[in-house]
Amino acid sequence: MNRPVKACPGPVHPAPTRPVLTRPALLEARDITRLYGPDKGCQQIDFTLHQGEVLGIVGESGSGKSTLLRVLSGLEKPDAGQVVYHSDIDSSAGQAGALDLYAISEARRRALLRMEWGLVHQNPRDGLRLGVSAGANVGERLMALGQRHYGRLRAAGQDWMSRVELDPERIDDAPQTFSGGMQQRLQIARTLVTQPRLVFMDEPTGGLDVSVQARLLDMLRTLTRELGLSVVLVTHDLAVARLLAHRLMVMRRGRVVEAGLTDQILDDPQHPYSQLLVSSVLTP
Ligand SMILES: Nc1ncnc2c1ncn2[C@@H]1O[C@H](COP(=O)(O)OP(=O)(O)OP(=O)(O)O)[C@@H](O)[C@H]1O
Repeated sequence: MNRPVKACPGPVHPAPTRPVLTRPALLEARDITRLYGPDKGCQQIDFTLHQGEVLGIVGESGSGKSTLLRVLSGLEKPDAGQVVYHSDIDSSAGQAGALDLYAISEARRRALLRMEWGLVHQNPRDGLRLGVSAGANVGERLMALGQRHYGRLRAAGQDWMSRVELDPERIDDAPQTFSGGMQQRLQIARTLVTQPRLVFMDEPTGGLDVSVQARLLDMLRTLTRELGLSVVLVTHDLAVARLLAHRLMVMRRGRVVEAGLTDQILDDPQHPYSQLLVSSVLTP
């Protein structure tokens, strides 16, 4: 999809908190490459995501952001390199500790996605079940973790609908009767209800109109901070990156050309491509 990089407002928000970067590692990308053709995909990507950190991946359309996210989230095997996740799953089951994502079984990767991770798609229709009620959409992620009590599942559904500013009275309505912005809120509720340790977001405010985006972004910012979420966030929108991310990686032609604290990159980009990216959206 061809999208321009979007404007980035000035540094009106508090600087990212440095202590986050001193917390233990949660996810490590070790020299990851996944290429479909020369410079198409992502190559030699190396970083560590810390617990409670929001890492933004920015860059123009086709720079490899979504490819990298798919590799990191277990959806697409890299050609080379490792994704290492520091799991919290009960050590008595022999599963805790550092897991090499593509060395474990498919079933275990799926269990991670169910039990410890969350995925927010750009298009809520990819993350929701449109034919079942809003409450069921939220509750079934909890059921997958073994919760069975109807009253508690329903209460959690209503609680999470309120948290994402949806009317809990609409718990029995199907998501297809919701607007696009409401569906995105519901997808976020469905993702966060299980309190995932790690959330992958692909353009979470993309495709929505500007006023809807602003409210959603504000809500996402509140939730990520309140819950201390660890997030890998893909966006072409530098305003979204500014508001949510502690750190940024700038991608071009599949490579990371610059990485650093969000305000540093947006206010004082060093690499010519980052400078172009930032200045082109600031120049009318
Ligand atoms: N499954 C695939 N098969 C072949 N080429 C692909 C595939 N997926 C991605 N590509 C190519 O890899 C490059 C990077 O694509 P990717 O979707 O990762 O970029 P992106 O930065 O997420 O772009 P956008 O912001 O437009 O979504 C593009 O040239 C794209 O055409």
